[in-house]
Amino acid sequence: YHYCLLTTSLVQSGWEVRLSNSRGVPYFYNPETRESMWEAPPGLSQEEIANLPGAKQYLPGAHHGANGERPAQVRASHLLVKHRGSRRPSSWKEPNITRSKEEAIAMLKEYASQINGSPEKFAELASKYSDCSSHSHGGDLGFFKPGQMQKPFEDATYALKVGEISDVVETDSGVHLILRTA
Ligand SMILES: Cn1nc(-c2ccccc2)cc1C(=O)N[C@H](Cc1nc2ccccc2[nH]1)C(=O)O
Repeated sequence: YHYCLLTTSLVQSGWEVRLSNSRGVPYFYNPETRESMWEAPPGLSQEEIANLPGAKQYLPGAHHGANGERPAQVRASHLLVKHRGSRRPSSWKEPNITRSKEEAIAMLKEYASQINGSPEKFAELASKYSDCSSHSHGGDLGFFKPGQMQKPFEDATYALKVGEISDVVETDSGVHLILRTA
């Protein structure tokens, strides 16, 4: 009976948890009503919130280890496309980068569809197209700890399972695809 109540309220609520690309933090979105909010919608119990689609992947505590903290270190590769608003609009590939952020995002989405979830393809395209000097290592950044990378990049990496590739993630450096490798 209770299970039935829980499922009906979830069905009625229609809420889901997503990751804000620009801020690298979770938010609540209801595709039926098109409402979105940074905090959990009122009226949902903690248990209902924890069972929303996307909650396990994106809500804090979801990716914290048993002791409630983030794993000491993670490893990731990335494909960075810089734009004219990037902190350093220059790279090995292009000394003076003038493309718009929108154009950079469109390029990244095209790469994402070519990569289509393949780690091998990710490394190949990162080597060719990433505006980060890590391109020479297939985009591999090595291991890093909390506090070492720009926050949206760190949060997006920790929200990924090992082997998963992110959506478009924005930092001051530009726009990224991230593959978590450890
Ligand atoms: C953080 N990092 N590691 C490398 C690296 C790692 C392994 C081998 C060679 C270079 C390059 C960088 C770096 O900051 N590169 C910047 C671009 C950039 N900005 C980033 C922000 C977050 C994560 C990675 C990022 N890479 C640049 O080349 O302009």
